[in-house]
Amino acid sequence: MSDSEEDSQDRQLKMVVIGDGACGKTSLVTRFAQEAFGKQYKQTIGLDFFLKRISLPGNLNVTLQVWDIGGQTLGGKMLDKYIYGAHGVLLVYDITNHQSFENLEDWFSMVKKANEESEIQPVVSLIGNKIDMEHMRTVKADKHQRFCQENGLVSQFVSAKTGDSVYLCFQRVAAEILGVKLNKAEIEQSQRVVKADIVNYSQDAAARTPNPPRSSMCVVQ
Ligand SMILES: Nc1nc2c(ncn2[C@@H]2O[C@H](COP(=O)(O)OP(=O)(O)OP(=O)(O)O)[C@@H](O)[C@H]2O)c(=O)[nH]1
Repeated sequence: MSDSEEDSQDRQLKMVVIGDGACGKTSLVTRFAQEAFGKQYKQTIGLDFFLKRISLPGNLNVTLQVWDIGGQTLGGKMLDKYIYGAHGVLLVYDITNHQSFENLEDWFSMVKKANEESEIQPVVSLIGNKIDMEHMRTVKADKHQRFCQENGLVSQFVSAKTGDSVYLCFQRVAAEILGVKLNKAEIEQSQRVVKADIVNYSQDAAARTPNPPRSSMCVVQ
């Protein structure tokens, strides 16, 4: 195969998403791959796979093979096998759950152990999820930044619920792996505008409210 034929093919990258149970890994991956979000928590048993094609500057098409690993696999026998050979690792925690941040040490140790004998080391990104719940934040941003600096991680904050920075977070890791630079315009384009659903309360609910407002009610979910 000639060089040009090889260049025109899609690149495939293995991305592994790990972190404590309920920190939002499945939600993050589902938001990225299917543009959807569910409020109901359903524990991932073992792992799930998703494929998603993205574009990088220079007409580079990349297929991401995303491995969504269940939080309960920490301490299990299979985790290092799942992580092995990953080009990128998304280390996720919930900014409203301090324990999920503390446990990052254990998750990160597993990443290092799984790749001990590998020649290529994955790009690892620290993802603080649930930024739509900023008012309930228990992990200060400077702690997050310090962990990134100490361990050479790519720092990112997202909300799987609103979609804020979700596409960008996968795109940045892929760009870093392939040595592609994203410019400011590309970064801004990928930082999706936060959308909120408007819920109309029934007339009954409005009637029960003392001094109901004159305009119709709405709730940001
Ligand atoms: N407010 C808010 N809730 C979120 C967000 N991401 C996930 N959730 C909720 O957090 C709960 C857990 O989300 P999951 O995506 O199932 O968590 P997980 O990390 O995949 O959990 P395991 O399968 O146990 O590893 C669900 O109720 C989600 O709706 C977010 O960005 N904001």
